[in-house]
Amino acid sequence: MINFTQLVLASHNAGKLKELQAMLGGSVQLRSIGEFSQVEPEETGLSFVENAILKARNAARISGLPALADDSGLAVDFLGGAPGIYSARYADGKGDAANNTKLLDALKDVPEAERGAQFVCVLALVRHADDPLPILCEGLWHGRILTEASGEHGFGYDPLFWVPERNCSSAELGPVEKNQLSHRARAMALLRQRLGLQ
Ligand SMILES: O=P(O)(O)OP(=O)(O)OP(=O)(O)OC[C@H]1O[C@@H](n2cnc3c(O)ncnc32)[C@H](O)[C@@H]1O
Ligand SMILES: [Mg+2]
Repeated sequence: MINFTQLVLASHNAGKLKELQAMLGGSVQLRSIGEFSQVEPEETGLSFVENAILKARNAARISGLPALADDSGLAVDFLGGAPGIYSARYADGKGDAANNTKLLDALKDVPEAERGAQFVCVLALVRHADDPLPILCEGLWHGRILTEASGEHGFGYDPLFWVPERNCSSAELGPVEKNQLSHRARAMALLRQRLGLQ
């Protein structure tokens, strides 16, 4: 069992920080890497795992603390798994709204049965910048891409992601419900087990 009271979260995404802190509870305090640096590392990996490790090592190096990174994204079946690791940069860095518009355009006229998609989350935890054995946990969340945005909660692609088990979009789920079902929740449940937190 590994004991942490403080971890730095290697993410500049406020939505992730909120969700991950809620899932971890009070026993571990997540500090944002934004407290230490505003410079975002280039995500040069070819997989979620590589990018998560790269972000975690960078944050541990900058902060001197053990670091947790989340690399996540949306893999759309009709698009051969795109935007995948490029989800944040899908509309060339123009942000969530532009990403969502581009996705709706790419799936224009695609019938419901072919709109399957999954959110992917890989969490990487390193004890220090050169940790030779990062802890890696993965979570998937299967759903479908809607034909128009719906809902105000969450962030990113949530308004376009239909959650079959709840008959609504993930942006229509409250935070407590999303944090029980999501790709991030599944990865975090595995991480909590690995850390002996449950
Ligand atoms: O790299 P960091 O700094 O952590 O922040 P980021 O937003 O760039 O994060 P990623 O590189 O992992 O890219 C994740 C993309 O997938 C989207 N995404 C991930 N999890 C999501 C969720 O739970 N709901 C909606 N969109 C999500 C998110 O909006 C980004 O476009
Ligand atoms: Mg990123």
